[in-house]
Amino acid sequence: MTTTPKPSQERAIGTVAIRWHGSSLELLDQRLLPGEEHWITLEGAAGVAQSIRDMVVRGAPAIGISAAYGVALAARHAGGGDWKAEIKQAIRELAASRPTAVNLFWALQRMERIFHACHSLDEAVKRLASEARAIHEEDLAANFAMADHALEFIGAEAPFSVLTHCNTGALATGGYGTALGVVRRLHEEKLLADVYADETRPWLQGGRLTAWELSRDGIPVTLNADGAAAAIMARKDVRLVIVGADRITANGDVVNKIGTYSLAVLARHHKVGFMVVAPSSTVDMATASGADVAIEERDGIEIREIRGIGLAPEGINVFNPVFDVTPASLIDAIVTEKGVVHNPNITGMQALFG
Ligand SMILES: CSC[C@@H](O)[C@@H](O)C(=O)COP(=O)(O)O
Repeated sequence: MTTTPKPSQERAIGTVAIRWHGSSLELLDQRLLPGEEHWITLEGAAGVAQSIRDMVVRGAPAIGISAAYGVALAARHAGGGDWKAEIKQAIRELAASRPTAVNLFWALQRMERIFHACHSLDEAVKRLASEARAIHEEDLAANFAMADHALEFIGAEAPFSVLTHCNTGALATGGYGTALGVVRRLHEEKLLADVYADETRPWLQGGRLTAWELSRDGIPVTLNADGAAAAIMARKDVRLVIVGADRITANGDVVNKIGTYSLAVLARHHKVGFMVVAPSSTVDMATASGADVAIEERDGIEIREIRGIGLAPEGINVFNPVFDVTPASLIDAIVTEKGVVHNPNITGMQALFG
């Protein structure tokens, strides 16, 4: 049995990177794109945790979905002895894979609740697989709903251009995308002139993934170096910056790919709108502000080298945080499947998320 969620409406969902087969999980190796489309087959939670850590799969919602399937695999392949201990260990391992995107912990908590309610391994195998599929399907549905809300909020009558950062498309989600879902929807409605895609150093999610995903689906895209964003805004080429999120805290601060904060500062200076699009699984009302979020720092080699080719003096000291915090005050709208928080602050966030 292969599960790829079916769109509830007749919308193309883009190139998805996660395929569930009941006893195995396939992940499209995003490290090799756009050069090579290689799928990795996994039969255990350890492999899924490793794939999240190594960025085979990335993007907050896709990480959460993959981790959920990882727990389902742990049950499916449990030895039968102390199956509870095996599943608990799998959850611990998955939780340690990456620290920042809250979707990972949200998905694992959902899986853990189901696990605690199971009385036998048979029951756990069935119910954990079905919960993981539900998480996957709900994410796709949320992406459609967010695109609809965003379009209504934008209220455009003529085509305009947007600028985006990182990759927030089908590859990063259960399909369609968050910020790129809005882009897809604008394109479907013939309201999209062009998408400027920041290349997004150092992993180049914009250059390798967003440019690939959009051009493959016939959506206009222009790739730019991250440093060109100010010049693009100064030329008045874009009306809106649209980005995703890895965690949105109770006061409306947004933790997202490094460089997002700079874009928000630039957008405010140039009077360009700044919109964040993320499912409610990215909202973390238990964390007061962005200052309380653990920001992942990755190895300096990601800055010093590209695919083994040196770009900087060997061993040079590097600061490589992979996310930053955009203060709520720089954000015009946070769009979720539950609705839009306009000029986010703690009151607006509480009104929608409790
Ligand atoms: C819909 S994806 C939203 C975010 O997860 C995305 O913008 C991002 O920062 C991804 O970071 P990554 O390090 O590639 O996992």
